[in-house]
Amino acid sequence: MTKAKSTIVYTKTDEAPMLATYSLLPIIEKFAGAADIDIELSDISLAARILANFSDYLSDDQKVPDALAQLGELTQDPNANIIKLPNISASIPQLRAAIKELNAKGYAVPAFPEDPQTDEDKDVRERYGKILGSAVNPVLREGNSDRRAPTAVKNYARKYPHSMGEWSQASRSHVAHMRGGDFYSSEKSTTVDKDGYVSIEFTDKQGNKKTLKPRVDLLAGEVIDGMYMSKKALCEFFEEQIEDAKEAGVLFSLHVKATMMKVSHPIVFGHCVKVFYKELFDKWGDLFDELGVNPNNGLGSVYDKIESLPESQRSEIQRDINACYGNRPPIAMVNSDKGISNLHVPSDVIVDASMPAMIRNSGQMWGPDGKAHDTKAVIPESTYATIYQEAINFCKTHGAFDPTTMGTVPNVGLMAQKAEEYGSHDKTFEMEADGKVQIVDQDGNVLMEHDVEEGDIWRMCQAKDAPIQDWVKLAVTRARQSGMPAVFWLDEERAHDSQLIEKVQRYLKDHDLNGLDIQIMSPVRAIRYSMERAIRGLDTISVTGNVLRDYLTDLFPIIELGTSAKMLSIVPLMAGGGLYETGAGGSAPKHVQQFVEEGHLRWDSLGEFLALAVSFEDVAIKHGNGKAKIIGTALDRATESLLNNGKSPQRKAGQLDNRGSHVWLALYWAQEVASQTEDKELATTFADIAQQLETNMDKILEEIDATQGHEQQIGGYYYPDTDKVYNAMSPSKTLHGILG
Ligand SMILES: NC(=O)C1=CN([C@@H]2O[C@H](COP(=O)(O)OP(=O)(O)OC[C@H]3O[C@@H](n4cnc5c(N)ncnc54)[C@H](OP(=O)(O)O)[C@@H]3O)[C@@H](O)[C@H]2O)C=CC1
Ligand SMILES: O=C(O)CCC(=O)C(=O)O
Ligand SMILES: [Mg+2]
Repeated sequence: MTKAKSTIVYTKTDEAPMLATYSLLPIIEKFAGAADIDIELSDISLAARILANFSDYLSDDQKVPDALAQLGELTQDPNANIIKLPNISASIPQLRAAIKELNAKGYAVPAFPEDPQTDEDKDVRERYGKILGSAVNPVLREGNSDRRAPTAVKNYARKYPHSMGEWSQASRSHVAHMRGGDFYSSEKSTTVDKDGYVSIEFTDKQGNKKTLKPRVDLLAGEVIDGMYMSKKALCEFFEEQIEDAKEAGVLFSLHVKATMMKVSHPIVFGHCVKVFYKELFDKWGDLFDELGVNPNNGLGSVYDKIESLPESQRSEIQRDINACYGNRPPIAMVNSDKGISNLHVPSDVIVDASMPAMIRNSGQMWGPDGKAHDTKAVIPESTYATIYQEAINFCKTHGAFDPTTMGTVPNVGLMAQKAEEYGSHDKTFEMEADGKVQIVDQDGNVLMEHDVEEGDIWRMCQAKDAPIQDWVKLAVTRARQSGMPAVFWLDEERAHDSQLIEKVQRYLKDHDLNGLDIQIMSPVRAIRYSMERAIRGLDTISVTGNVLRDYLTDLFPIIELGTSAKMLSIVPLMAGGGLYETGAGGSAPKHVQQFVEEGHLRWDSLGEFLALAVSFEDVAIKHGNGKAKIIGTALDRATESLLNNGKSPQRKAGQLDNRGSHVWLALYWAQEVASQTEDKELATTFADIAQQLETNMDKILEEIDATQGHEQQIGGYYYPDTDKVYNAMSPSKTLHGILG
């Protein structure tokens, strides 16, 4: 009987990682094929997700399968082996742009209805709701998260450190967060003792009741939270901070996560836009309403909607926008050459990446003058903002971190089954009137209640018990395997965290803790403790909830390694399978722009290499596939050679790029397989490939380099032309000949 072939599912996503895939995949397929492994490409790009959800608008030959739903099901299969690359978590402006591109290509998917009135529009809006924001990761993340810098990567960073901006004690950069009226101050939390369900009810001042959510199913032991952010407090806070930035002479910047917190943070962002450009909205508010301007989509929405106005009126509005800049502090810019500010598009500045970038850059962001300046970083919610202030204080006192000597801070994150805030979107509501919100159980008991006002943002979060137990177990396992101390970042003053502390203390008892150093500290203490250890070269595992998982797995990698793309990012699925994320960062839109303009892709696929090696190892263990073991081990060694020989992509056109780097990987990988002695057949096959690659290396790199410095035609941004991308990303005929 022949052994069933194993399959590794490789996701096709968006932007830079999608481009890199076209170059890397032929190489991976060659090696995997030799170990009898199929690589199956699964298209979960934003465009493909739109097409899959609107099949009924398409002709038969345009229809695509719902790959994301299929992968979601696969996560429940113990044999699942999925490589997940970063994908776009679309803001409304990105979604609109993708729809426009698909329409232009003849796909008649409907427009995004901003304010749906008809039943059809409501249906379309609901379907787009499933595509908006962070819509992929929550479906696939049926396990907790284990993100770390492998030793080889850490050693490389120590030997060849990235640049770090110096810190001055005189820096005026700081974080500003609310001191009241935010989610932190209103949070209530409880653990339910039996399976059941709750509803979310709103009662206005006149006693009229409205059910906001008829049913949320709960499992015994689940932690649920209710909380709200006051619109009044938020807007007052923004006004104070804008004024303060002006007085202090620092840039004003706003850092939220409008992509992952797809319901609440666009609203927060919108309030900031309205407060910053107050005079503009006061004067033109009625016209903007008529035109359908939505400040939650940023100032970009004003520019979009006024396009239909006559030139004279447009210039008057432009003058009023400029007048706002005259009265307000300078604002941090996303692209100062093009005049795109922090408040233009909600998905341009995303807190997990933007705050570490600022900390790495001496606490500065780019101003309208194109120069770096000290900055006020506004992060309204105080729950997690405090860790960034602590990091800034630390840099002011001790100077910038030194990547050549610092320790590492890996993370074990509670993530499974839409844990905590990142699963709250379907239970988040913008209040239409003053009144109260209650969470009511199936027997009619009120579990929680909040008095709210019109415009407040109320939400409920959930954290299921099985994922919490699994998270504690993963923390203990990682502490044991690494020999590092582990710190649970939990704040006993916080309602939700105090429920978690009880559980953590209980579930830790299920494990052998002999010889382990496991502590619980508030996030502020925990970050200080981890940073104090880090500058002494000591390592500390951070064990955190879902939001801090996201924040810390960019913060520490960006400081330690220069980018979170170099992280090993494993999600052991609770059903037994494996989801291997590639790095811990995003899809790097800036890299696409550079590739299209200059034919140079600076994307580093290190995260893909690391993930693949673990994925091969999983096939080896689960299916007793000895060849997979050899291929996986060889890949890890090849990755180390790639790092040590300086064959990672460089930043500028003319230098080695992503495509050239892949060829070096192929060479080292083939050499490693050729030099092992366990499997002669594999060794012979790859000795031949290694020899051909070695002989033709100059020629292959020349063929790739010939395309550098020129504009690239890939036939689209969100749904580019497959052949064109392949030609652009895999231009070497010689390489094709060798890979066969
Ligand atoms: N797992 C996922 O699916 C995630 C998806 N996202 C999505 O990604 C998009 C962009 O998010 P953003 O916050 O800008 O963060 P990114 O991580 O995409 O980009 C920040 C910067 O990090 C550097 N970088 C990231 N990855 C690499 C890499 N592989 N090689 C080299 N440099 C890298 C680049 O810096 P430089 O320009 O200096 O080279 C890049 O501009 C959004 O749509 C967001 O929703 C974000 C996070 C995770
Ligand atoms: O899903 C997303 O939008 C981003 C995910 C992310 O930033 C992370 O998991 O680190
Ligand atoms: Mg992140």
